[in-house]
Amino acid sequence: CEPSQPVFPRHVCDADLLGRDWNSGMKTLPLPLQNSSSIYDVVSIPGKGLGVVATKFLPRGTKIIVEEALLSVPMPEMVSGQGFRIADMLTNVENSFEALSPQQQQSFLELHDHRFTGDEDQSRLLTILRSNAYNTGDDHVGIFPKIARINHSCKPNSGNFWSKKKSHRIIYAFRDIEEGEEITVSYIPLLKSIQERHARLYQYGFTCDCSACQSSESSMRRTKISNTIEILEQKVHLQTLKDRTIEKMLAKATNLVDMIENEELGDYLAKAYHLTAVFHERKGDVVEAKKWATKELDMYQLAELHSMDALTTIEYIDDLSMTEMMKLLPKKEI
Ligand SMILES: C[S@@+](CC[C@H](N)C(=O)[O-])C[C@H]1O[C@@H](n2cnc3c(N)ncnc32)[C@H](O)[C@@H]1O
Repeated sequence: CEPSQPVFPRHVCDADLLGRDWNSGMKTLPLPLQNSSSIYDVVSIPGKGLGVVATKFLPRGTKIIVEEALLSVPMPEMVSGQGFRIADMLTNVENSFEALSPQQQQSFLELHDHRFTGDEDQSRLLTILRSNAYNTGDDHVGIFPKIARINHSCKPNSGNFWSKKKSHRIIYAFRDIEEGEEITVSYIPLLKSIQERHARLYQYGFTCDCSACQSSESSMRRTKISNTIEILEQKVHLQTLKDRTIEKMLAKATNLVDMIENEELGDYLAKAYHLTAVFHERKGDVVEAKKWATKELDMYQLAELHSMDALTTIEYIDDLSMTEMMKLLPKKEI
């Protein structure tokens, strides 16, 4: 499945008068306390409005923000060719907003409010929701005021995970993040060419100029990654595969891991590790299969120790251990 993404288009943020100019390091207006923490600060980022920056070294796996939705409403109906029927949401949003405390209402209203030309008559509550909402599971969308300050990158350093179990969203470091580095997540599926990604991001009102967007090699590699995943996923479900095909698929899966690691696409690593594990298993190499499944588990557990994906992988590793044990038993005892 694709990584978590914001649900509605987002655009230029007008709140960047708050905070400090990160380039000069000069303090301007202090931000409200809720916008910062001991490990990150919300600051002005040239060309991006506000953004979230690490105030200290954050090791891989750090939970940077864990946040419950301030407000959550049912997802509007999607009409083919027209998009979401946002207007249908108005009553729900107004009712939910009314139920918030004055302080909560203020933190909602402070968020970026993007309006497309022609949106002038739209309710402010709706345009803020559209500019900042992430899904909150079960066909609902919500506002996470802290997470809403995080900008997009096509090579994000952080993952964005909705915990169904705990009903909160978690932003966690895919890799070590240096002090002063901007925390980024992805708003869109990333296994696309630069052109396709920019077409998707157009609705958010900016053109991404991250390092991946400046590299045609990266663009080609992503298309190749996407095609490879498709081939492997087709084959992995086939009950009978010739030994030669399994060898070929295993080589493809190993290459897939290399490509995804080189592209630093944390969101897709667990899938690549899983495919590699399964083709090792189908080759009969349970020890290697376990090694790759353990890497898969590690990726899932960065977000949440006992997520559904993590638990499924633990079961898979248990099954592999059982097979390994059976193989070690003397034949007559089986
Ligand atoms: C929800 S806001 C993210 C935080 C926002 N910068 C703020 O000031 O609140 C999304 C908006 O941030 C800006 N943004 C996000 N990622 C960006 C990027 N990589 N480059 C330029 N602008 C970006 C765009 O204006 C986008 O519509």
